Amino acid sequence: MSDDSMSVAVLGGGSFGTALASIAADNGARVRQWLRDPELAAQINREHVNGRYLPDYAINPAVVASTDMAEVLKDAELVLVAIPSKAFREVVRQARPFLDERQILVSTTKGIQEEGFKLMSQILEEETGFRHIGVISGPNLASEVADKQLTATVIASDDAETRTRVQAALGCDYFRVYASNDRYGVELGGALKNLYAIAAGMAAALGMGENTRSMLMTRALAEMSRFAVSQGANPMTFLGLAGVGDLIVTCSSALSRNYRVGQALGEGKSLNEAVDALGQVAEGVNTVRLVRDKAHQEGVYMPLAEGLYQVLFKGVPARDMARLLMQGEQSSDVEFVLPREDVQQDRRATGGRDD
Ligand SMILES: NC(=O)C1=CN([C@@H]2O[C@H](COP(=O)(O)OP(=O)(O)OC[C@H]3O[C@@H](n4cnc5c(N)ncnc54)[C@H](O)[C@@H]3O)[C@@H](O)[C@H]2O)C=CC1
Ligand SMILES: O=C(CO)COP(=O)(O)O
Repeated sequence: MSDDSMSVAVLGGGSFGTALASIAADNGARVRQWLRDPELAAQINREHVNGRYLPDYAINPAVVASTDMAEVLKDAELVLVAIPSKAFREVVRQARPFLDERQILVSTTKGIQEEGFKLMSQILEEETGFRHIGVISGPNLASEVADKQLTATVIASDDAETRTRVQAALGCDYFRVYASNDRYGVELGGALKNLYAIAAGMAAALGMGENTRSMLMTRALAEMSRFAVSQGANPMTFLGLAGVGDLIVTCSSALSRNYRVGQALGEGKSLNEAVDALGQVAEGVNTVRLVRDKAHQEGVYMPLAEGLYQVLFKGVPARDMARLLMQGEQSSDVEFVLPREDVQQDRRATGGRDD
């Protein structure tokens, strides 16, 4: 599976960027990693460890870190952009003078830009106009990837060359890379599941059980799919690793930063306290607001996103919100089988209350 001839650049010195850089190096690629902090770059080069974001894991010594964008991007065939959504466009603009259209550009970031509700690969496209553009997403907790736990991800692109080159660059005996041509669906899945990871962390902190977590995850999938359909995406993609796969892992693990923010909120901390205690980016916090506003504007029924918004930004206690959600509409289980409107109509026809 290895592709020794490939030259890979990773933009971002965080946990996932570092884990991916190490995989590519394990696979025999020439790997350069760009980050802002010269001391962290020096530590990666000297000790082969990222003490700030992945202190407990060894990085392949072949990864060369640098703060010099031109040097990192020189001759790179594949560029992985692992920068939080808030800074994503700014970093791509910084990189732009050193990029050329033969390169493959792949986002690993699971977030949404507020202006225009843009996903990160759309930003890559807008800023460069290149055609080899893709997205990596899936159940990929960075520390487990760095620990070489058996893991799978998805490379999504409508460009076959992007898919096959990324499979060759990153696929190895502990990391499998499945292909999708639904870039938008895969990327949307990665961004949306962060909301429900926050909710799952909250539920755990409130002492709720496994039935509750299972209900939450399944209804989250229904809500994500409803939103996807409203945006013209293919909900079938959510049956894969980047949908249900990522939902399972982030709603089940305190290794997820979004889950940890939820836990802190469930313990009664304010949003600021929860985010400060984390000390890293939890993309879901911003995504809750953006998705809730979009759902409002477009009339999409998203009770979980609305409930999260009320807890995060309106000070409603998490326990009160859980109680309210349990009093909401008892709707269709799988809306692709029995449409929600049919359930509402049945209720009216049989004299029941219309929620
Ligand atoms: N950590 C994880 O388990 C996974 C993360 N992701 C996604 O990957 C994206 C990037 O992730 P991580 O490596 O986890 O990030 P991180 O939160 O561990 O670190 C972010 C990195 O971006 C850098 N950064 C922030 N603003 C910057 C700016 N203006 N200019 C230059 N660098 C800047 C930080 O210095 C840091 O090196 C996240 O948005 C997340 O959605 C995806 C899968 C797994
Ligand atoms: O997306 C992730 C795992 O697939 C990482 O989740 P967090 O950003 O919540 O840590």
